[in-house]
Amino acid sequence: MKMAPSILAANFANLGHDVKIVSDAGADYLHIDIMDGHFVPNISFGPSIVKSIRSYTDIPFDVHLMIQNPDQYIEDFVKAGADIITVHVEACPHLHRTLQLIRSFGVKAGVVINPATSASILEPVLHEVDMILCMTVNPGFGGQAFIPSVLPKIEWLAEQREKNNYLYEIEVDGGVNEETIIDCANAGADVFVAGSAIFAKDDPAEALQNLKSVAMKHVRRG
Ligand SMILES: O=C(CO)[C@H](O)[C@H](O)COP(=O)(O)O
Ligand SMILES: [Fe+2]
Repeated sequence: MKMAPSILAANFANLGHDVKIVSDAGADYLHIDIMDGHFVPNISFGPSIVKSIRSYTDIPFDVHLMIQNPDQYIEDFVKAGADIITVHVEACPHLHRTLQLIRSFGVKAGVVINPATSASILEPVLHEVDMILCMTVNPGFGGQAFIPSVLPKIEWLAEQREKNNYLYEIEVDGGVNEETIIDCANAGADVFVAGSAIFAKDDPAEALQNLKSVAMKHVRRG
């Protein structure tokens, strides 16, 4: 079970400090949300910010691209320090090519699906992706309510992985808190993104550790 704090909910004026807090508290990945104002109705930040926080931690950077034409920017995010890059299937008309491009830079490649996208669309690439990210809110904003109808997709992805010995991690993103993380873990998720449930708390380190221990107690038994 891995925790991936989302810096979308961190203090942008003090990012290095916030990154260090969750890194020291045992974060497994740092989840970095890139929004372009086109694919999603919000703008976050670009590769230069990613580069500027790279020196604050050694944990892998999990870069969630919510952008149109991701192929155009993948190399920039690799150079900025990304270790895992996930792209939305809804933004990739040539998904296989995009995954090849990500891997050509020697980083891990993953695919994201929105709440209203069926997981079966990913069947042709399941054997070769490192991560599947199931959005549990509609992407674009932190602090939204978890959408429980996504849970059967997580179960299906976990079943496919068990049946076929696939190697991808199943990540959930959006509205993850101490209650909703239980259903996600039971369904088979193993990487948990949390923004507001960590950074909006008085003690982000303690919040992260609590979330992880709840997830550990509810590991899916296949
Ligand atoms: O991708 C995202 C939004 O599009 C964020 O990673 C996600 O919303 C995290 O925020 P919170 O945990 O507050 O829901
Ligand atoms: Fe995200």
